[in-house]
Amino acid sequence: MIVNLNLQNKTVIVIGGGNEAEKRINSLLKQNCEILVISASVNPQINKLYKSNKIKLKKQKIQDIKFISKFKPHMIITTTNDKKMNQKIINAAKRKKIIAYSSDNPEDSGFSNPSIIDFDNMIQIAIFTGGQSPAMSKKIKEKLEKALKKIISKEDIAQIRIQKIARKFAKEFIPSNTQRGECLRKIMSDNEIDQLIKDGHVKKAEKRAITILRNWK
Ligand SMILES: C[C@@]1(CC(=O)O)c2cc3[nH]c(cc4nc(cc5[nH]c(cc(n2)[C@H]1CCC(=O)O)[C@@](C)(CC(=O)O)[C@@H]5CCC(=O)O)C(CC(=O)O)=C4CCC(=O)O)c(CCC(=O)O)c3CC(=O)O
Ligand SMILES: NC(=O)C1=CN([C@@H]2O[C@H](COP(=O)(O)OP(=O)(O)OC[C@H]3O[C@@H](n4cnc5c(N)ncnc54)[C@H](O)[C@@H]3O)[C@@H](O)[C@H]2O)C=CC1
Repeated sequence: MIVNLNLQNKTVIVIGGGNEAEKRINSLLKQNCEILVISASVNPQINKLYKSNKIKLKKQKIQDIKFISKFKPHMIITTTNDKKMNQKIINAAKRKKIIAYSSDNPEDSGFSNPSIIDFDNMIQIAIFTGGQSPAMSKKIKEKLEKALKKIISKEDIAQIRIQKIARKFAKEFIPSNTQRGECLRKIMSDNEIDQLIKDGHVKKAEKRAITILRNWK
């Protein structure tokens, strides 16, 4: 099942400080969560994130699983190059009902990482091959990204922003959810809004959307 994790205000521990840890940290940075990296050593990019206060860091070699009861994380991601240690960590996390991910054991992990196409932090498209070929996920992402750039326009992105504002208002002003849906669809297909967006008048487009909402009965 493909879902989007909400890690807001949660503590996530990443064990290891190599390339794989860096990839996982970069995905976590998009969430508003506390990231604690515990690793014997870290690469320069991770060190930079530590220096700029984006992550917390403990430079230590993990020998046992005491860190779990100490820090009580909501999620553990282990990326060391020590297969036995990774396994020990995810076994312990699972016993404590903590979501766990090991970079070298997808089958035993609580989630899986797709290849992601991102448009302006507004639209995310995920590609999976069910663990069969990560390299092909990456290749398909590159092909799709090229094709989608021709399909998903700047206007679509602007319309998402307008819809976000309109939905908030709609929830306040229109009690029925079928009516809310109808009103939001009307805003989406409104020619005037479309033209205002095309001409770069996003604020005016927002105002027009709110007028449609206010006059809805
Ligand atoms: C199961 C999964 C983990 C999970 O569940 O999350 C997994 C597992 C493993 N990957 C391995 C190797 C490689 N991984 C990549 C790249 C990516 N791997 C990603 C995801 C996933 N990789 C999940 C399945 C996704 C799916 O279903 O398709 C991507 C898509 C997303 C991301 O990593 O964030 C990201 C591309 C990001 C982008 O778009 O740029 C490359 C290519 C490259 O780096 O260029 C290689 C080398 C070539 C090859 O092996 O294909 C190894 C063997 C390690 C070893 O040999 O020791 C394992 C472990 C194993 O298979 O046991
Ligand atoms: N899921 C995926 O897409 C991929 C998974 N992998 C797997 O991920 C693992 C890590 O890969 P890389 O980051 O490239 O390796 P790496 O060797 O660059 O990094 C390993 C890190 O773990 C740290 N470490 C090792 N033992 C430790 C311990 N006991 N306590 C604390 N820190 C410890 C090291 O200091 C180092 O920073 C490998 O097992 C590899 O098979 C690799 C590539 C892709």
